[in-house]
Amino acid sequence: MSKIQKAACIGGGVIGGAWAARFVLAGIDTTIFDPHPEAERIIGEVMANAERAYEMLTMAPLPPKGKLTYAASLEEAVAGADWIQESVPERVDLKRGVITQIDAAADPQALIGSSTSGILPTDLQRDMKHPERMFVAHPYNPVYLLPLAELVGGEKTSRAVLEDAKAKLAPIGMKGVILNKEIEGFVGDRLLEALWREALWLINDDICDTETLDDVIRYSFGMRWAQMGLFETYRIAGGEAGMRHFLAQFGPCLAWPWTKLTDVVDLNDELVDKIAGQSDAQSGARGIRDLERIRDQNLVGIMQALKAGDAGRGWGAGKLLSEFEQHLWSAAPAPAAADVTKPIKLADFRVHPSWVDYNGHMTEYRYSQCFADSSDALLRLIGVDMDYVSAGHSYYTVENHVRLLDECKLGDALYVELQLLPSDGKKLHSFFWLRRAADNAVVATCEHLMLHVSTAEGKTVPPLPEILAKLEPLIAGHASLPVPGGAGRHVGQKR
Ligand SMILES: NC(=O)C1=CN([C@@H]2O[C@H](COP(=O)(O)OP(=O)(O)OC[C@H]3O[C@@H](n4cnc5c(N)ncnc54)[C@H](O)[C@@H]3O)[C@@H](O)[C@H]2O)C=CC1
Ligand SMILES: C[N+](C)(C)CC(=O)CC(=O)[O-]
Repeated sequence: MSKIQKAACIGGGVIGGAWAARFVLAGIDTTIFDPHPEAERIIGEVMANAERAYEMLTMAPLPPKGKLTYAASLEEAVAGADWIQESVPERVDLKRGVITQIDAAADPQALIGSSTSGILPTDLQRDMKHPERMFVAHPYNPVYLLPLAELVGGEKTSRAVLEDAKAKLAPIGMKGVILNKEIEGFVGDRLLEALWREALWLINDDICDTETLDDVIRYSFGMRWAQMGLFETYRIAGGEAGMRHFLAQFGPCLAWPWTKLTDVVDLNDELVDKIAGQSDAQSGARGIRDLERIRDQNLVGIMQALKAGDAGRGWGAGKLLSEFEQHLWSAAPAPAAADVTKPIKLADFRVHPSWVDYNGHMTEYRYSQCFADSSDALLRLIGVDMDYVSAGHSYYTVENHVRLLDECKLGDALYVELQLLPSDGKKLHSFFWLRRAADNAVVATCEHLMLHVSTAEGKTVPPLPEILAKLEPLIAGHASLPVPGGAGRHVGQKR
């Protein structure tokens, strides 16, 4: 798989800082150049929010973080980098100058992506010596969570470079989409600008305030767009007759005066004051980093919900997250051979804000999630991976008994240990302890039973020999350990 070896970010504001976070969290050493006097503080805060978001996003093993270095010059930043991402302010003269400077200083093979929201790549690559390796990689805020980058080539960009860029984005969890032709604003911002222009008219004309407008989006079509976009959504809106009926019914409205798209509202002082005032009333009680954290937690929730979409196969950004996680698991070092003379440590967790409920402690189903993730870790340990599952075999959980013994507070580090109980492998009987890392106290236990199945035949069958070869020594080793207190217990109630 084509991979970025070393990245450079030129410009470390809202977008450049978040690109840096995306690279670093994917294990890529990254050098950043931004002359802003507070660049390190700002990027540090973005990085902290990004790390917090990733801890909520996935249990898959992220690689060790890449090293983040602050360079004193653009030339120092791009030295040795094979992906350079320009994210300086949206001015064609400034961007062209910076990209030309990058071109002169960088390895001629290095890819150069611009974060521009709408400037044509042909205009940006005009003065370059090696323009074939320059393209637009237009991301969406926050870059460390939203996976899309629109890849747009200019007149001198090589198609192979766009394909290479797309391939290099996949292992960092991003989806590159290559546009057929360059156009101002690309696809995303053409759509967003149309909406934005309408929104400004609606505020200007006192049809509603900013909060009402946001409510209209987030309680309705905003949720649709996260999962099906525009065309698939409208196909469904056409009912059984589908898209043709939808076009016939709503096509004529396009010519009615529903929108003001051809006019641009005058952003005079009065309108700016009105919008800023309404926005302050709507959201001013919270700081930007706080709002970012709320946004990130919601985005993580949406992506995780989409991961379960389409009957567990994953849908849209959730399917991409699933594929990213599979990549992380396959790239992770193989687990060390287990010491069978003691319980096996399987997985680490941390109690995130989204895991805490109205009682101020870790909510019930997160205990079960820790155990479910640990039983997946057990399966990986004995060689039950996605290839094994795709080939028609798996383990299904048929019974478990969870005991919650202590509270877990926000931020607590937790880990799970496993003891295998006597079983033949067709049955896989295990006992888990969830412990708090700070004092090793047991905060919960789970006794768990899985059955090995042939998914094609829909019945239990013995595991394949290569699985048994790994499982049997573990079961035999653990047979000499004391039976865990609580094993075999039913739900207890004093009478
Ligand atoms: N903010 C957003 O929502 C999005 C922005 N973009 C694009 O990303 C680019 C950057 O935008 P933001 O990050 O929002 O702007 P920003 O204003 O937050 O950051 C720009 C940064 O560039 C730095 N800078 C200025 N001149 C520089 C130079 N010569 N060399 C290195 N650094 C320099 C500034 O100090 C500043 O930190 C723009 O092209 C914008 O269109 C793309 C997607 C979304
Ligand atoms: C406002 N904007 C044009 C900079 C927005 C983008 O380019 C993409 C986004 O994140 O909405």
